[in-house]
Amino acid sequence: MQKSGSVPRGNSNSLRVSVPTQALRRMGFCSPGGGQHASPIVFPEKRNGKAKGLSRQLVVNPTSGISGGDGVDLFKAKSVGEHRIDIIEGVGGGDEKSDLLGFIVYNGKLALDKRRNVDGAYGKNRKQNQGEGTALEGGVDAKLTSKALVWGNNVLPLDEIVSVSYHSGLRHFTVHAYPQNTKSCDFLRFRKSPKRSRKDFRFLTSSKDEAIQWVGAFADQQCYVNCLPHPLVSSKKQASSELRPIDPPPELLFRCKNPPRMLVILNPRSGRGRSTKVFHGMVEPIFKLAGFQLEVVNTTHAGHAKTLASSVDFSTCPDGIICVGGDGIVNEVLNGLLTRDNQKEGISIPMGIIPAGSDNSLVRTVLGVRDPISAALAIVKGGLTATDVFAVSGFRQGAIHFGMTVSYIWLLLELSEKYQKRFGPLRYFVAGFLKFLCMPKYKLRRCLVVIQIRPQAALMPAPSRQNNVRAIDPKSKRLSSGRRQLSDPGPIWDAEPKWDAEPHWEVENPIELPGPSDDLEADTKKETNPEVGGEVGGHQGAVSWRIVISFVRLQIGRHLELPYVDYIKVKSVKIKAGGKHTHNSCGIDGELFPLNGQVISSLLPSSAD
Ligand SMILES: Nc1ncnc2c1ncn2[C@@H]1O[C@H](COP(=O)(O)OP(=O)(O)OP(=O)(O)O)[C@@H](O)[C@H]1O
Repeated sequence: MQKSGSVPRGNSNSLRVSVPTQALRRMGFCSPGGGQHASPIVFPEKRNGKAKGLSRQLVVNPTSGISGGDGVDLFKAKSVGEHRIDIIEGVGGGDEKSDLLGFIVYNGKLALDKRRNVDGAYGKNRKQNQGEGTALEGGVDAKLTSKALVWGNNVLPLDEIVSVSYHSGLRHFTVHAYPQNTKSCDFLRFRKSPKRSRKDFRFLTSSKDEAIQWVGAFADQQCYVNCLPHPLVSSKKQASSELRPIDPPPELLFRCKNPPRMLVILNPRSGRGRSTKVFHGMVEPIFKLAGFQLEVVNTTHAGHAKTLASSVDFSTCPDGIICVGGDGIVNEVLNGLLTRDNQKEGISIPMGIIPAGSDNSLVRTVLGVRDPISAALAIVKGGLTATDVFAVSGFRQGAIHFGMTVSYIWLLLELSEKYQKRFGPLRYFVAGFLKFLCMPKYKLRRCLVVIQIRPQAALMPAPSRQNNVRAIDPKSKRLSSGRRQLSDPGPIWDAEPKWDAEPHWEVENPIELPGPSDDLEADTKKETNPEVGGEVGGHQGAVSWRIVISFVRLQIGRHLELPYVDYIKVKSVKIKAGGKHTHNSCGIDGELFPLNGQVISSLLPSSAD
């Protein structure tokens, strides 16, 4: 186990031998708690008689944006480079209990302190820093709601707040956040992956008691509170930013959450070697800011992550495992967790994913997250997304492999591994294209897309999956009330998978497709699965460019609209290939495994009996 320097922790891992037993259907992922805000913030402005019309826009704006420093001038009304905040009157305008900003947790007056290095000049500014009863210059009405911090015309969503720092005995506190960068050009705002950078907001309150009330309110909203000693108590040489955290003052003691402890499994080869830079450069600072205690383990070989996940002592990482890399490392960790002696324990541990691979399709499609910073924020905020797991059997030595995104058999992508280094994220395209050129005998007349999915989830439109998110505080098992839940039955924190009701599968519907013509039968056979009555197969006789079109459309999620694509939802499917041109391997979440014959892919083998 190769460890890279990080935040220290206590216990060592204990190894356990584990044997695959059965598939479990749901895993929990740390996910964007409130999702990303495309048009994110709705600010219920107080009614003042100036309102016109049903909706309008308030122009609020980040200005100087000094990254990483205190006293940052972030949102300043009426300045250049606009950050638009929608106000929807009649929905939330003027109503402080608006759903759009949640409920009010605390309110009062706050003044944004824009000076840099206030702590360094503590002595000179002692009166202002400590002074009770000093007038709060520039103070504005402010409130902390269950969804955002609002001061004046400015709104900072809680989902973008990493932590709050408070120096004992002072009347100011600092909010550390990673808001979306709104200084970029207009056209860049439409990109799917928002650019974020750190901004610190130092707020002055009228008294130190008031500051503690504010900080406590943040703690109640599950924000990590970084309690620091009074600047004069610590060594004068020590910069404020280097002060060691102290125990919270008595007023905050029971409100502050404990620092989460997690294991980070980092594949240094992912994304052609960029994962280390991504983690240590972009992501680790966020975790440190949020008080995380991390043990970072760099994988040394393929299969290392699986071994780690199957044997790690969860008491050393009770808050979860963070995978840094691509789909391969996530799949390894998943398989490691599901092959533990105690599978219930295996699925109870949340997995966080920092996308640092070349493709990252899992985190993109399941969580709707594309960039590492948003992914880290999601982990910090502690949301969980429950997702289905499928199990594929039919491998040598009776092994079962688990996956979450896709399994593909025989066709196309077996070249992709060879092309990984050379073509990176384009390897699937290049490999697929070359393979297509090499297999003129494959022709597609009709294509059957088999989706393994729960009946409830099947009612959900695919793009909404990223909203299928809940926020869970593992310690208190507090459920977020405001967040949208679709068909997701419930958290799986420390229990068996829970369902609103037992899954009810549709009556088995046999599917009849036109069979292959006799002369081409050797190329592809179909196999009826008696368990589900489904029928799977490719059929020859038409033109092969349909394969290309299908796969191109697949990339953009439009393949189901093709007239020659049939679509069926099943819980289990058995596929048997025939013909000398088929490849005897199966890809699961992008990883290839050698096959032993027919494949059975099941969402939940135990319920298929
Ligand atoms: N230290 C290592 N050296 C070589 N291979 C490794 C190492 N650690 C993990 N692997 C293997 O590397 C493979 C690819 O890893 P991963 O998926 O994380 O990155 P990627 O291929 O760049 O991303 P993506 O799968 O999203 O395209 C995995 O199958 C994993 O088993």
